[in-house]
Amino acid sequence: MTAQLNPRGDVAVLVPAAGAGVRLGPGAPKALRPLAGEPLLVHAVRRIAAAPSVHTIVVAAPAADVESVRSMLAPVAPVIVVPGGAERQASVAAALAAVPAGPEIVLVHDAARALIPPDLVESVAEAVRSGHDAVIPVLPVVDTIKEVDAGGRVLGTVDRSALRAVQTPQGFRRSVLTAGHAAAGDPLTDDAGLVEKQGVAVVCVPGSEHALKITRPFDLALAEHLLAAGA
Ligand SMILES: Nc1ccn([C@@H]2O[C@H](COP(=O)(O)OP(=O)(O)OP(=O)(O)O)[C@@H](O)[C@H]2O)c(=O)n1
Ligand SMILES: C[C@](O)(CO)[C@H](O)COP(=O)(O)O
Repeated sequence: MTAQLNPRGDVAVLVPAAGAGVRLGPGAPKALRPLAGEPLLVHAVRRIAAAPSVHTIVVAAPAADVESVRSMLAPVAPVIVVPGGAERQASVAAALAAVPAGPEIVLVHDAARALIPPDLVESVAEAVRSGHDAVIPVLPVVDTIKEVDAGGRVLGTVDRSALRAVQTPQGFRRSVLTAGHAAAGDPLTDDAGLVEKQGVAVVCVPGSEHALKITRPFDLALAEHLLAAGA
């Protein structure tokens, strides 16, 4: 069944999905690897499409897989698919360039965070809608954090009360994200980093354990269990 996105929605969601998945081990590009029988990207897009504010989804796919990703996602949701780049930042820039006129809120969400709750899309979008230029979902850091030298010797213990683990979707006023990417230099690991460099205030909202990033084999196993438990 084709999910109909909301033509009155004000949110475009960019889904970088062009990464190799080196840390997951040998195999297909990570977004195309199966989780409970369906590619990670299918799970992610289905959940994003279920968020009522979403007007447009743009996927940055591995360059060699653009046509097959289009076919794969056609029954899931109406999406725009573009070729990704060599770095995440280039993939996001390519997807951003393909957003049609209309949505003034742009979210960036990793395909690798396949179990994103639709509510998290809505809460990030609502925080932007309420007037924030840039919004990131975060979780507290639960482990004690040490700074160490190259030899593994402990230099000190970091005050974790001021630290947060950052997730996606990260949300932006469209013009703010566009300006951040236009001014981008060396690749950064997230989009909030680009707008921070422009002096834009970035605010935090509560993240979700279910938005974990599937990075290593353990994460994939955990996601399988979460899905089986009804996530
Ligand atoms: N050139 C790239 C690299 C990454 N990504 C996407 O960015 C998200 C976050 O990246 P990560 O989880 O680190 O994925 P990979 O880069 O694939 O992982 P690895 O470093 O293990 O290869 C993923 O959805 C990934 O597909 C992308 O679109 N284009
Ligand atoms: C964007 C991100 O998922 C936020 O945690 C993260 O920075 C991606 O980084 P990675 O090094 O590509 O895993």
